[in-house]
Amino acid sequence: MKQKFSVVIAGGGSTYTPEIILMLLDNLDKLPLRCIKLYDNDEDRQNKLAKACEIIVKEKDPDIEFVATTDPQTAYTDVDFCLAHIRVGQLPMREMDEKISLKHGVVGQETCGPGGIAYGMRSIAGVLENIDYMEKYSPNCWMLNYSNPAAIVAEATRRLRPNSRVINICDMPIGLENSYAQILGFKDRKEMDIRYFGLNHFGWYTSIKDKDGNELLPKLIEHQLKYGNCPENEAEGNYTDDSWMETARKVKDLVRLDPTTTPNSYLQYYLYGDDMVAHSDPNYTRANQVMDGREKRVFGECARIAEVGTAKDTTLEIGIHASFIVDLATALAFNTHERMLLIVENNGAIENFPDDAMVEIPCIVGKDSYEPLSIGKIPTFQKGLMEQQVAVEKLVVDAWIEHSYLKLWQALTLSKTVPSANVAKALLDDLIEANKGYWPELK
Ligand SMILES: NC(=O)c1ccc[n+]([C@@H]2O[C@H](COP(=O)([O-])OP(=O)(O)OC[C@H]3O[C@@H](n4cnc5c(N)ncnc54)[C@H](O)[C@@H]3O)[C@@H](O)[C@H]2O)c1
Ligand SMILES: O=P(O)(O)OC[C@H]1O[C@H](O[C@H]2[C@H](O)[C@@H](O)[C@@H](O)O[C@@H]2CO)[C@H](O)[C@@H](O)[C@@H]1O
Ligand SMILES: [Mn+2]
Repeated sequence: MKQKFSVVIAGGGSTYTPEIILMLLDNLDKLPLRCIKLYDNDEDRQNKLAKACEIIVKEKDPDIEFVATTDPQTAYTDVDFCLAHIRVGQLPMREMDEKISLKHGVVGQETCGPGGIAYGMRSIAGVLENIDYMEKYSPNCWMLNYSNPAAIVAEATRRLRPNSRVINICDMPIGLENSYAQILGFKDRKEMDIRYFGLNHFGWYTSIKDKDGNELLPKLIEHQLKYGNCPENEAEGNYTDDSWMETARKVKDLVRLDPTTTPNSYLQYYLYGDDMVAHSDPNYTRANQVMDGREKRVFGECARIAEVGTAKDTTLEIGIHASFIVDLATALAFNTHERMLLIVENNGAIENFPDDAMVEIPCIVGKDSYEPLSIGKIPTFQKGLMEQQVAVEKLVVDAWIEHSYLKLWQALTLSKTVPSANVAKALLDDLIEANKGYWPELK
């Protein structure tokens, strides 16, 4: 009889919670469950979807215990996996991050540039708090952390919780590989063997092979030079909305910069910041789109399920990043040796890059452990970009630990998205004002 596991979803009020639960319930054969808990520090927000989630769970398997709580002890006692996707400050603070950046003529983005720096300064305390609860009440639990900005959170957990059972992950590569699979004519992204290196939201694919070992990267790049990550017929694209379709189109300009690799689409915010600002509406940013889109859709459907008392006709769908979580938890539980992109300490995997950098590279995941693959030397172009960006991420963690205005000013000044120390200082002073109560007081 396979062991049954208990999972807690930290950030239970997240718009992704229902789709993660649907994915977990769709994979009980791979990862049998005895308990699913939701934990959030905002009861009202979690209650917008808790009842619907309970109905979904009970209709699938009434033997699975369901708990929704704001009490850390209840949440974290007797759990094997914590799936963490918290957003400190919630979407209104994401909106502030994006709009303050654009006010200063700089890329306004959730995890990139000044928005990512501000978000990182908010997220560190929230993630550490959940790690500490986890270790207090379930010391053998693994935290599979999605909470963003994953790069800064990963650097903070490396420095401040070096021995914790935390793995930082990102679903962007999953989304990219789903697009590549469609372009290359595969049914599933797992029909491809990939090689990739970078930082989170800042990486490049260097090889995409089929199971016979044929290299397909040149064929993919030839397509991308014309259509980006969109299929030739854009209507067949698997993008959640226009904003993502726009992001996919822009890859066309990214691959021109180095047609020997294909980049994570997030690189557009760093390499084409001027185009990003020119195509942004400073009064209606991605945060507004998500509040008017995903948040309304998910919460509305959850309210409907709670009202009718059944989820049998639900429009809620399994999310792509949920599949990643199941693969990772299953690998850690059952030693499947799954090969996955994780955000891990470099330690020589990228030969010509600092050992103490948190890099996103392929790892083999087994029972209670993972092993990074060797990447070797990376080219000057990518190395130079990554060294600048990783220094920004390290300075943000320095600033958080030391409560240092200067270090955060240096981080903003060093970001490829910010044109000068003058703009960086004006951004910093606005962000300090907006983040009162979320950031440590800087001196
Ligand atoms: N790693 C990835 O690739 C990836 C993919 C998608 C989403 N995300 C991240 O997942 C998170 C959730 O996204 P969302 O749009 O659903 O956010 P959301 O605002 O809808 O939900 C986040 C929830 O976290 C809760 N929260 C905040 N601080 C908390 C704390 N200290 N303890 C417990 N709960 C806390 C909030 O109250 C809220 O209910 C975000 O950080 C987002 O950036 C990451
Ligand atoms: O702007 P959002 O909130 O819709 O998305 C921000 C997140 O974008 C990435 O996750 C994407 C995923 O990669 C994409 O394929 C699609 O499935 O949507 C996901 C979430 O919306 C990114 O990896 C995350 O870190 C961002 O938070
Ligand atoms: Mn991500």
